[in-house]
Amino acid sequence: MNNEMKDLGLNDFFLKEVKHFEGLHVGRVSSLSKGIYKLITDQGELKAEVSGKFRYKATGARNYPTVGDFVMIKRTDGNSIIHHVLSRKSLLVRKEAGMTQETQLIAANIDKIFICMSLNNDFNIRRMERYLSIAWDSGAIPVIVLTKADLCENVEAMLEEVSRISIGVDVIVTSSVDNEGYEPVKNYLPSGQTVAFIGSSGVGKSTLINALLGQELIETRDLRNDEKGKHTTTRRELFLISGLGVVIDTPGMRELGVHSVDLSKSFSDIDELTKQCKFNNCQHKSEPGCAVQQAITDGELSNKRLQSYQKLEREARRAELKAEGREKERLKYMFDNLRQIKRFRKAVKAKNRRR
Ligand SMILES: Nc1nc2c(ncn2[C@@H]2O[C@H](COP(=O)(O)OP(=O)(O)OP(=O)(O)O)[C@@H](O)[C@H]2O)c(=O)[nH]1
Ligand SMILES: [Zn+2]
Repeated sequence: MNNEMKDLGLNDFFLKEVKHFEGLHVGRVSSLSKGIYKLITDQGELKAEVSGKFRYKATGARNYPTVGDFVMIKRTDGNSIIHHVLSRKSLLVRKEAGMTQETQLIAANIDKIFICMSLNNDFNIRRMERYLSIAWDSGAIPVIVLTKADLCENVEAMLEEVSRISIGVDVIVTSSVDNEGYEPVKNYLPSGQTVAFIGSSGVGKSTLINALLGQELIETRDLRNDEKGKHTTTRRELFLISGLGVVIDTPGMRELGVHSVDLSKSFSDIDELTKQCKFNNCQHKSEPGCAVQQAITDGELSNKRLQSYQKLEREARRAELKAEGREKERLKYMFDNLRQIKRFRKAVKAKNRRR
């Protein structure tokens, strides 16, 4: 295995599995379009598609390769053939826009997720909470990147606001005008590591990546800063930055679905408070001995944050129920106490007897 593959993130975690595929080569997916995967391999770039058997065995979107995946391929004269996707270390997904609960794979095998948000008109603390939940849920470590500091007059106050919802998460402030914050960003990108950039369209992800690459590889948006421009990133692409690690650029996510997110990490404060509530099924409404409501009264927790948490919880719950379709869970959800379930069962039995 040559050094480039190591820089690309092919470490012992993956190599252990690679050994089982004698006669096949390993590659990392750098982009995909209409079933054709672009791979980086120790023999350079090549195109590939999945085998018929692969397609036959696949049961859903999660089985297919995505950007960042390491795959085992067989070389042929035309497109190489992908036979296997190596086990993933992490996986960033998003819910498809619209009604379906089908997940869309964004990127795999990421070590860190840079959540980018601009300090001017894109700034939204509730959205940051969503991004954090999704990032923690992927298995990668989130880092917050606040861009366009030059367009913001109260950076301090906004940092303060961010720090309240991002316990244990590093925050970097950047500006393309004076290259502020670019060096710290580089420090998060040692060779062999993979970073994915997420955040709304126009916040400056491509600008930041181009600065890291030291060249204009990605087209940046028009000179407007009003987030209404039409030209937005549509690709998802993986780049190996020489001397540094791997970067994955993702499209601006307009609607970030919440799919069984791990709320305990991004809302660890509420989670802690919940443990102190008198009742362990406390809904934090008007129950006696509710530590969450007490914290709101004491001004330690904002009501908005609790609402945001409860909204995410409901959404995550709904997605879970829908995905798994567990009848028992559903009953529990519909009737939140046992007595009601019993009454319901009795009624069902009686009804059946009448038949
Ligand atoms: N003033 C200022 N403008 C910036 C900064 N960073 C980026 N911009 C500008 O913001 C616009 C959008 O930047 P992009 O890098 O294309 O944004 P993006 O996040 O990649 O957007 P998508 O490709 O749509 O996802 C461009 O006009 C940039 O020049 C910054 O720190 N300060
Ligand atoms: Zn409570």
